[in-house]
Amino acid sequence: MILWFLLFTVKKYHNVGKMNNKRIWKIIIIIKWEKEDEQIVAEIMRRRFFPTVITHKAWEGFHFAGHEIRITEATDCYGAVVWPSALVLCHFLETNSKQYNLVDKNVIEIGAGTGLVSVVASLLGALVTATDLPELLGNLQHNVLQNTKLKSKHRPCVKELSWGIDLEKNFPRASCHFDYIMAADVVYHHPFLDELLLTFDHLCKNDTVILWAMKFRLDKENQFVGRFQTLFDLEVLSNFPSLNITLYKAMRKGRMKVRPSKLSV
Ligand SMILES: C[S@@+](CC[C@H](N)C(=O)[O-])C[C@H]1O[C@@H](n2cnc3c(N)ncnc32)[C@H](O)[C@@H]1O
Repeated sequence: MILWFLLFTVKKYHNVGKMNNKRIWKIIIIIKWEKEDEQIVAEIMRRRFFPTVITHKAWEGFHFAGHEIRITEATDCYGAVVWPSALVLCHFLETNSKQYNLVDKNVIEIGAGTGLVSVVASLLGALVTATDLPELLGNLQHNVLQNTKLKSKHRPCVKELSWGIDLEKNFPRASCHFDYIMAADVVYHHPFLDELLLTFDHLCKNDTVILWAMKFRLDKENQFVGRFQTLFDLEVLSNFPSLNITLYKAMRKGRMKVRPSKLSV
């Protein structure tokens, strides 16, 4: 019924009387996709700001994984607010928790900022290491611990990881194994894109899955995707054109699949 109404409206108001029905159906399908995108985006973007009137600190409220999550933000640096890419990744984690079961999985988040993704991964049962630059760690620690205490199966940890720096010393390849690397909005106008790629490369083992929400901005930064693809196979998990955000799954290129029969030799 609604579609016939749309068909009627498109014909009447867009002067497309001569257009064949096949083309009009195409337009309707595109309108429907855009509506779905808008609905998902509206759902993802649901957040409430709580001013400092009642509590001593202002916070933003989110709902993921069956919990209310309170995130303290600041406006003085990139990592101190929750960016839309983080919401996209959180929404994906909670709505795909069967296929991407995080229970007892080792997860590292790079450029965690306020820590929302790390909190959600932890509430979904993962052993989480939330990382960022040293100056972000105080607020990150506060948010991660306050939102997971007595709620998460494993206590998350917060650790410094400045991209490309002391990687082998702080995250030795021989002893660190991560099932998932998560990253939300880590590519933007900053001078550390080489170091970021180096960090993905260092932390990613053959069986590690990277879940990366990328916000597309300027060409120069967007080209990072091409460089990333020299090392990793990329798959689009979801796309939000109205936000310019794409959620990717990535795995190391050319990884060897070990067959069980070979293991027993
Ligand atoms: C745009 S914010 C995204 C924060 C969070 N992931 C989110 O989506 O809300 C980018 C994050 O990358 C971190 N970052 C920037 N340069 C970095 C570097 N060289 N080493 C480690 N983290 C860095 C920032 O501190 C910040 O937390």
